[in-house]
Formats: sequence, structure tokens, C-alpha cells
Amino acid sequence: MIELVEAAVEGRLEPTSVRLTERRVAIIGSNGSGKSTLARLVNGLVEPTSGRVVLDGLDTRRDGREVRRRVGFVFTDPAAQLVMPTVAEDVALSLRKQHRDKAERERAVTAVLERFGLANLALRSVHALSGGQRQLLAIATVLATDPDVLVADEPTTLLDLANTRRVGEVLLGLPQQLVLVTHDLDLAAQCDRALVVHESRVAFDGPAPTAVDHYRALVS
Ligand SMILES: Nc1ncnc2c1ncn2[C@@H]1O[C@H](COP(=O)(O)OP(=O)(O)OP(=O)(O)O)[C@@H](O)[C@H]1O
Repeated sequence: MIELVEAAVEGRLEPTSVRLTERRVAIIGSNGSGKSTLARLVNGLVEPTSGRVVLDGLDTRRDGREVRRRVGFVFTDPAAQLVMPTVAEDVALSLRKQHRDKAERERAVTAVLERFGLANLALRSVHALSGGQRQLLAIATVLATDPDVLVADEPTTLLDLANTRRVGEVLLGLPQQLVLVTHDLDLAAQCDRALVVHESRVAFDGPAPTAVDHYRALVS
């Protein structure tokens, strides 16, 4: 469970208290409203300047390292997190701690790539992938570490319609808890709960379709 207790980031997010237990939680709202700040609080990338953020009993400020091990983060631009020359090497890098044995690691890499429909691209340079393939790979490398929670910050913003659907389906179908910051209101509406962030505070929190309507009304 993710819990924010009066968690605030000065100038970016007013004191916010929420308990997130649903499997798929969307965060929507205008540019600069505080969505990324809220999402980054969850994995300790941003620390609260007051209040606290707790993940399954772990305080993000006190237990930052353990929190980051349990919470995977996917960025808008997958290039930011793909560091190895080939697709297979990139997945292998994120599996190096779980599988120290090389043969075992290679089997695990194959399994991850198959799960995401990337097996035929294993030897491809990460620079020679389409945007959608690259984002799927970024998600695959994060999930390879088996996090309890996945936070994705506008993961479909750079993608075309088909890839937005594909990545959306992958994310919404995950067994892990998902915190999804998105401007894609169709995607947000499919979540189990959505928060509307407006002018640095949570202006609405409830069922996702209702939250989408609330956001539309706010900006109309
Ligand atoms: N590293 C930072 N240091 C200081 N202020 C920041 C930092 N990052 C963002 N901000 C400010 O905090 C506020 C909220 O930003 P945030 O990135 O959380 O918004 P957002 O809702 O995710 O926006 P967008 O949809 O444009 O990505 C903005 O006013 C922004 O300028």
C-alpha cells in the first residue's frame, strides 16, 4: 500500500493525504499541476519537504534504497533508461543481481523478451527500435527486476495510436500495482481510481471515469 500523509513538496505540491490500494491508479491534470511530483514521491525520486510517504511500512525518506528496489519507474522518454547497446544486453543488465549465473540469466532474458513480444529483436541495437518497441523494452527492463509497484510517468506521450494501445494494454494488464501519470484520458478512464491534480493539490479523487469528467469540467 502506498500512503501519503500530509506529504508536501514546497512550491510543487500542497500537503496531500491519500492511501492508494487499488491495482491501477491514474494521475491526471494540466501541465505543471504537480502530477510528476506526486508520482516521484511514491518511489522516493522526490522526497517530501514535509509530511511523509510510506510504501508497505517503508518511509521513502528513511528507507529510500529499499523503496526504490520495490518501486519501478518508467519515464516518458525510454532513451533515458536504456543504456546497453542491444535489447538483450539491456534486459540482462537489469537482471544481473537476481541471476548471477550467466546461462540462467540468458534464459531469464529470453523469457522477459518473449513476454513483451520482443524476442525477435534481442540482438537489435536499442537505437534501431521504433518508439513503441523502445518503450516496451524500457517497461520490460524495469519489470525484469520484479518490483511490487510500477510508476509510469506519461509512458505513451511519444507513441502513436497503435503503440499507445499496446503499451496501455501491457500496463493495465500487469499484476503489480500501477501508478500511471497520463494525458491520455481514455487510458486513465480504464484505471480503478484516478486523482486529478490541479494547481498543486488533489482536486478530485475517485472512480476513474468520474475523475476524467471532473478534469474536463475543470479546463472547459
Ligand atoms: N526539480 C524541480 N525543482 C523545482 N520545481 C520543479 C521541479 N520539477 C518541477 N517543478 C515545478 O513543480 C510544479 C509541478 O511540476 P510537475 O512536473 O509535478 O507537473 P506535471 O503535472 O507533471 O506537469 P506536466 O504535465 O507538464 O509534466 C511546476 O510548477 C514545475 O515547474
